[in-house]
Amino acid sequence: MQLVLASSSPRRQELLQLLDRPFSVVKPEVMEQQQDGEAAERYVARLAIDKALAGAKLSAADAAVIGSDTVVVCDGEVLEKPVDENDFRAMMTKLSGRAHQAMTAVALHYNGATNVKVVSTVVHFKPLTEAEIGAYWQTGEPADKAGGYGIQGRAAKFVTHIEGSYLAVVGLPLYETEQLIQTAERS
Ligand SMILES: Cc1cn([C@H]2C[C@H](O)[C@@H](COP(=O)(O)OP(=O)(O)OP(=O)(O)O)O2)c(=O)[nH]c1=O
Repeated sequence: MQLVLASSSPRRQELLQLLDRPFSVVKPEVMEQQQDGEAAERYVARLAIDKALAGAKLSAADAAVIGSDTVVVCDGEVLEKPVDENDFRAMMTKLSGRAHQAMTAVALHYNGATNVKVVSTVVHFKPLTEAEIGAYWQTGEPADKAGGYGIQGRAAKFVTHIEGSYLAVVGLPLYETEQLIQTAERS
């Protein structure tokens, strides 16, 4: 089975390598826009499927194509990548001193069928000061990350604990990804 990762994320590429399966990468452009009334879990699943399908258009017909999407959800509100520093500061102020969910969906399109899994992890942040928030923005890390933080980077010192899958927060839950691939192989 020829495996393709439809993603521009270097983190997803690094993580997928840990499955020890050869794969190639395509980088489709997919519009990310939550619909009115669309629940976070449905939204993130839809984007992962859209990315897998868009990737399939750029791949061989018999390829198995993986798409994935990560969002942070706080009080039902979806936080994507911050558009600027003010947006980032507003996000960090929301996340400070409390728990939120990091949701990652991974979709696999193979042989005309698309399967998707959504993995939701509860992430607990310590209370953040204005100074900590400002210094974190300056590192450049937040800009390309859902919710404005990278648990694998300097935001690690803000996270008291998580309940769920660390790799799902980072962007690609490998247990679920491997399960999807094995299911496709058996189909
Ligand atoms: C919460 C969190 C997100 N992220 C990243 C994972 C994703 O790359 C990014 C969320 O944006 P996504 O839109 O899910 O992905 P992307 O645009 O980076 O890549 P592509 O759509 O091409 O696959 O945030 C972290 O790296 N660490 C974290 O702790």
